[in-house]
Amino acid sequence: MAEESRAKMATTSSAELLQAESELVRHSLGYLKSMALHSAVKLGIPDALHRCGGAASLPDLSSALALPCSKRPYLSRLMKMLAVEGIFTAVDVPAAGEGEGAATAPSVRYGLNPVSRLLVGGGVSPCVLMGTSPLFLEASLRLPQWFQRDGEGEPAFAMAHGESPYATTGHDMEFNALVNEAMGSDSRYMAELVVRECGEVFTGVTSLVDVGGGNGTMAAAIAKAFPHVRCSVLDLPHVIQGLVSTHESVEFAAGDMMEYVPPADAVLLKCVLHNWSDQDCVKILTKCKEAVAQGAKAGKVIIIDAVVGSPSHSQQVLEAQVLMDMQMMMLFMSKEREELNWQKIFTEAGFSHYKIQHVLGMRSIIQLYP
Ligand SMILES: C[S@@+](CC[C@H](N)C(=O)[O-])C[C@H]1O[C@@H](n2cnc3c(N)ncnc32)[C@H](O)[C@@H]1O
Ligand SMILES: COc1ccc(-c2oc3cc(O)cc(O)c3c(=O)c2O)cc1
Repeated sequence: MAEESRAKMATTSSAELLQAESELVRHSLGYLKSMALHSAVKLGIPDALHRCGGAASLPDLSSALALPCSKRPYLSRLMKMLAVEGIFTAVDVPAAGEGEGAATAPSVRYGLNPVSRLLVGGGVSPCVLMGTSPLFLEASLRLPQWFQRDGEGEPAFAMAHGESPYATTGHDMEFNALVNEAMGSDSRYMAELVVRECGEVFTGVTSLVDVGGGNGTMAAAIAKAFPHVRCSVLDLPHVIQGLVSTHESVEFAAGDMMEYVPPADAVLLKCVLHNWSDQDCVKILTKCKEAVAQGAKAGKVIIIDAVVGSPSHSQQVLEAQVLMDMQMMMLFMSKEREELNWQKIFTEAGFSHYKIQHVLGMRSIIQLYP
């Protein structure tokens, strides 16, 4: 240990030192939280608890999961950790009888809470599986090397895999399905909240293009909630290929948003711009502006993405945003943006004004006017 650091340690209280050590252990082993959550999804624990009525003892949960007998004693360790981390509830069940004469040992019942309920019936489980996928984990291991390599170069994902994530979706059908399922599941859950929290955004909109709209989940939800809105989904040919519309008011168009966006009253960009550099965002938004400025009435662009650092956000939301920002840096060398970053991009793309509503947790909804 360097001399200066040793001197500092001598003047730090034992309580502070021990607290600091616990913090370091929490962070250095923090990846085990991600992998425990990954295991819970893979094993189907949220669904098993749901089938058991929302909570279960360990023996009942082991049976519901059909775990081999040799692994049953270890389930308590996984569940305990996930409960400590706030993914499940843990309620102590007192032993039958009292004290030493108790007929049974005390036990714990584990249950669903609002976090794990999001994973029941599929829910947003695909997002967990994508975030903890081997391709992402391998990319994260390249971060130190990526920082040391001079020049703009390629993101850590491309350093690890020799190509960008979107190039990988073009030929790795398993990864393509993982990304589409993850974003589709996120959209299913987000659509409900958008309708509930800021449905007025679609008032007066008769046509909408969901640019980079993936498998059309968001467009279908909008068309269902607002029957007056005709929706089209613009995405890359390999994403659109083989997709069949699940709603009569939704159609698919294969294309490149950098080249052309079809005209509409409104253009939606959900979780798209954070995959791109500022310069690319200006290009995309310029095409979107042309698309909404073609009709008789002035249209708008609707962005659903993070606006980092709003005072209305909790510490947990900020933590989710900065983690997502690291992920965007690692995958695309793109970023989550603060309001000032957004403002600069909007001005460069030729928009005159915007309105931000911080009503979607770690994301916000931005209405952007030509
Ligand atoms: C992060 S996903 C968001 C999907 C969807 N908006 C959602 O939130 O569920 C980004 C989408 O942009 C699409 N995309 C990427 N490059 C594109 C391009 N040049 N033109 C059109 N879509 C593109 C991807 O295929 C992908 O579906
Ligand atoms: C092609 O590779 C990728 C495309 C998109 C993303 C990605 O991932 C997530 C994961 C989440 O749990 C929530 C999100 O909002 C997003 C994104 O917005 C997003 O773009 C990752 C790889």
